Amino acid sequence: MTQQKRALITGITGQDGSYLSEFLLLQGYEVHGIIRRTSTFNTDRIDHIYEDPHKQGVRLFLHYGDLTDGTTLRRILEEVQPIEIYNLGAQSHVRVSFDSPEYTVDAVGMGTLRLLEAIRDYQHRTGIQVRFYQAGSSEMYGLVQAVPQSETTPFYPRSPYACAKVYAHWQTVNYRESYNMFACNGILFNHESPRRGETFVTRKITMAVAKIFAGKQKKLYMGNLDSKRDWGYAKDYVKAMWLMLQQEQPDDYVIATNETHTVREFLDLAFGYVNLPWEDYVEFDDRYLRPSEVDLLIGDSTKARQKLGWEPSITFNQLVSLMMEADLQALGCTSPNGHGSQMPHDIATVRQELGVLHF
Ligand SMILES: C[C@H]1O[C@H](OP(=O)(O)OP(=O)(O)OC[C@H]2O[C@@H](n3cnc4c(=O)[nH]c(N)nc43)[C@H](O)[C@@H]2O)[C@@H](O)[C@@H](O)C1=O
Repeated sequence: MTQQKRALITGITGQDGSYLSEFLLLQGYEVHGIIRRTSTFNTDRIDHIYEDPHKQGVRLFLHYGDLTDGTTLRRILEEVQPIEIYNLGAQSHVRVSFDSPEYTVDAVGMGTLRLLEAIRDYQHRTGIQVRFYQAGSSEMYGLVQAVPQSETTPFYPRSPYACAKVYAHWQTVNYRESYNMFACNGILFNHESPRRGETFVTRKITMAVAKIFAGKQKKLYMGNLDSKRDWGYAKDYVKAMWLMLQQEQPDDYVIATNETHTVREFLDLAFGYVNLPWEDYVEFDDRYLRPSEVDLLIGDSTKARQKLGWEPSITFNQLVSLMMEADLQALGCTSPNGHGSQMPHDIATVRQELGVLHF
């Protein structure tokens, strides 16, 4: 009998955690996730795969814990005994990290160190090698030192969030080199989807456009429209995380589309999807500016394409359409362009793939 593959995910309730869980379940893994206790439910992105795990044969388990609580991380590690750990948990909002720098650095920087220490002791005691994925970020390039940015581009972080990610990145390298740990950094450029948090710029835009189209919102208040980002599709990016842990040797990889677009271009496509001119609806609000901005990000993912065989499955235009379609559907609207049938990878497909019948 082959041994059940078991993965542990921090940040399982987030966008990436939910896509990664689906992906790993489809690969036959038993998936364990760490969730923070909150007074309101925060599992909506995974409810469709979590409900009734035993009856449906879906092996997804949740544990209360927090990256700021090392004792619990150790306990969960002992209990779950995973072969792969994906560290996706974070206070991941760059703007918010300026307001809550200590918490952000504790969860993102120290949280990674706590996990690495727990794994180091666990490996030492049991002799079992755990493969570790660290969710790095293109924000680490900040004030970019080269264009495009690759694995060899020096970091120049421009926010408490990015500083903490740089710390976590180097600790991951350090544990790999000091303790012979199988630890990888994925340097992921922005990745979006219909499950993206509502305060990140892409989802904020697509939700607002859908509401404006439905007559439920009048204006959209925005910050800097000139910044450029390399935006990919989150579902593609979680596959890259897994691929990194399946290689013979641990290494660090940039995951990106290798294209860059301004926030203004995103607005143009999203409003264009429902045939509205964005200039009539968008207004400036300096609350959305950051004390220091990251102006331009564009990745060079050649290494991942060559070594992992990874590549993005959809274009920037398709990404905007996919997100627009999902937010229009959520409001019961049909897009005026009749793009509806092109929506790939929706939740219904995932449910079908998992063979789960009742939701
Ligand atoms: C890879 C990286 O990706 C994300 O970080 P981010 O790039 O900061 O993402 P965002 O969607 O918040 O901002 C993108 C750009 O859009 C500008 N912008 C204009 N107006 C608004 C606005 O109204 N809201 C927001 N949020 N941004 C705005 C804003 O100033 C910035 O230049 C996180 O997942 C992070 O965790 C991560 O690792």
